[in-house]
Amino acid sequence: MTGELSPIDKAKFVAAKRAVDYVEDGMRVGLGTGSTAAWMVRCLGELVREDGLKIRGVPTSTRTAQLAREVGIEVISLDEAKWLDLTIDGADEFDGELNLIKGGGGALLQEKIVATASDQMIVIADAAKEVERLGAFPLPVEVIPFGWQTTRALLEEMLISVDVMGRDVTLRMNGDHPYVTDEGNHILDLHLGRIGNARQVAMVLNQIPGVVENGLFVDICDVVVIGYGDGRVEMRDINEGTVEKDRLDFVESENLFTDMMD
Ligand SMILES: O=C(CO)[C@H](O)[C@H](O)COP(=O)(O)O
Repeated sequence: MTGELSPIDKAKFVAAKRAVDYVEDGMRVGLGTGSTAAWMVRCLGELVREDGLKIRGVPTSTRTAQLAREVGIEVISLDEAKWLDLTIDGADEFDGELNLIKGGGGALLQEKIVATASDQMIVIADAAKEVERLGAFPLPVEVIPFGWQTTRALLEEMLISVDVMGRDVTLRMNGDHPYVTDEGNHILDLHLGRIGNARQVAMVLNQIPGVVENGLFVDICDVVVIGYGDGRVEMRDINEGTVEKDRLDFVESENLFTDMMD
């Protein structure tokens, strides 16, 4: 089955496979959302089923909750867990300080709450997600539906006062309708091009009435596991500043691959 996987899927898979090494018996684990995080959930499910790993997972979306249950992971709510040992999630972009843009999959609110309630956040990503400056990927901002056009106008006005390259703000759509998050909100995507000061933008955005949360994750991520299509994995650790170069044998696991390709 490996022949049918694209290099990008292999990259996501090896990052996920390496990241689950951090998970230990008894841990409460935050489960991210997106295609890379889905690999991780499947890898964890395999450890639960095959190796008897005992963990409880807190999913960051209904999609991830469904997948986690399907692969045999015990799912609990964040309120049941209260605090987590570890969260593993994907990202849309990460920079040299391990600051992130997240929310391409629309789950940034739960993802930020869960990651912030964790002792450690590990991001899994393919190498294309690494950037010198955040901002090429449109920054998702979750807003309540009430008065969203006014919120957008306030956002546009705010963007004049910060160091960004572009200022277009678009409502995320799902076909003919505005996209609706798990919490019943909408998403405004900010096409900024380049964000000069991510910390400042993250703070200012959350001052605007109607904004629930933004997709900038500043000082939250501890480790990024970067996967490559040839099975190489690199680790960026914020504390140690180390880059560990690893090469995973590309593990053949037919069930995982076929399930993911469905
Ligand atoms: O933030 C996210 C979902 O809200 C995802 O982690 C992010 O969009 C990356 O997704 P993918 O792994 O599919 O590239």
